Amino acid sequence: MHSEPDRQSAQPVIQVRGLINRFGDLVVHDQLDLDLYQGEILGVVGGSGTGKSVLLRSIVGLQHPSAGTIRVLGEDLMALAPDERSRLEQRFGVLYQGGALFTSLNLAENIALPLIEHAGLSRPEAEELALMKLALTGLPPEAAKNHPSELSGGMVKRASLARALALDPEILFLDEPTAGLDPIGAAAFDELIVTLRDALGLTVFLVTHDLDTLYSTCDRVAVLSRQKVLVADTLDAVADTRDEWVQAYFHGPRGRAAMTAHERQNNTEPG
Ligand SMILES: Nc1ncnc2c1ncn2[C@@H]1O[C@H](COP(=O)(O)OP(=O)(O)OP(=O)(O)O)[C@@H](O)[C@H]1O
Repeated sequence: MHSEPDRQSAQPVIQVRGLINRFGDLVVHDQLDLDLYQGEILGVVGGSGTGKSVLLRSIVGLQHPSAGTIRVLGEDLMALAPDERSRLEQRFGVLYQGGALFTSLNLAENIALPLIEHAGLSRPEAEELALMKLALTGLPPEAAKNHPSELSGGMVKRASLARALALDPEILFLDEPTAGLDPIGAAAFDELIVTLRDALGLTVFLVTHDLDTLYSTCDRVAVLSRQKVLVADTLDAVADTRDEWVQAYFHGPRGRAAMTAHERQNNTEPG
């Protein structure tokens, strides 16, 4: 069982302060603060367009913020030289919406690519390691020769996750990982995320709309609203927050169903 991170003494693995993101007249983030601690799974939620993906992209270095500081693994992202930033970026893995695998490559080649490019492995070494990464995400060895178009949505997600894990990252970023999966596939993927976090000691930043994912995986949840993090706390504390969107989201029909299912599952678990 995973133990709660000690937030009193711990230095955050990711520390966002005073983040501002603007696109022309559109202010997406205004003085946004957020901390992510070692070993936790933080769910990031919020209405459509509240800037969840822009926040993720800012932290992984794909979006240059208008202002603010972002410290990742102790480094000030904006102050790094390009080669230092590239070294830092190899310490995290990202699973983008849609997977972003190369369609012209088979799965083994897709996963081997970062190992060849960034870890300097030979092709045979990289493809052997790729098979291990595929196994880690629950894919059989015969899937290695398949191209993404030959696989189900769930298998593509797993393969994309295997690629995100190729360089043994310390932080995993997941953008809507269960979008497009059927409920059984989504539940299995949620379970996989928790298993990998526990086994590999990962810290996970997870953008989602999926209430079941929140209940089954997250240690804390951050709600984005009105350009800021409205609240970042345990699910129970967040669900109690007096805010129209939070109340509609957590206490509307889907929120109640997810909460009930989670409570039922906890009550039937042995131990
Ligand atoms: N590169 C960009 N240029 C201009 N506007 C952008 C850009 N990227 C994002 N936006 C705008 O910023 C806002 C936040 O986008 P973002 O994708 O982060 O929202 P989100 O919370 O992830 O939404 P959803 O839940 O619908 O995926 C949106 O209004 C979007 O149109």
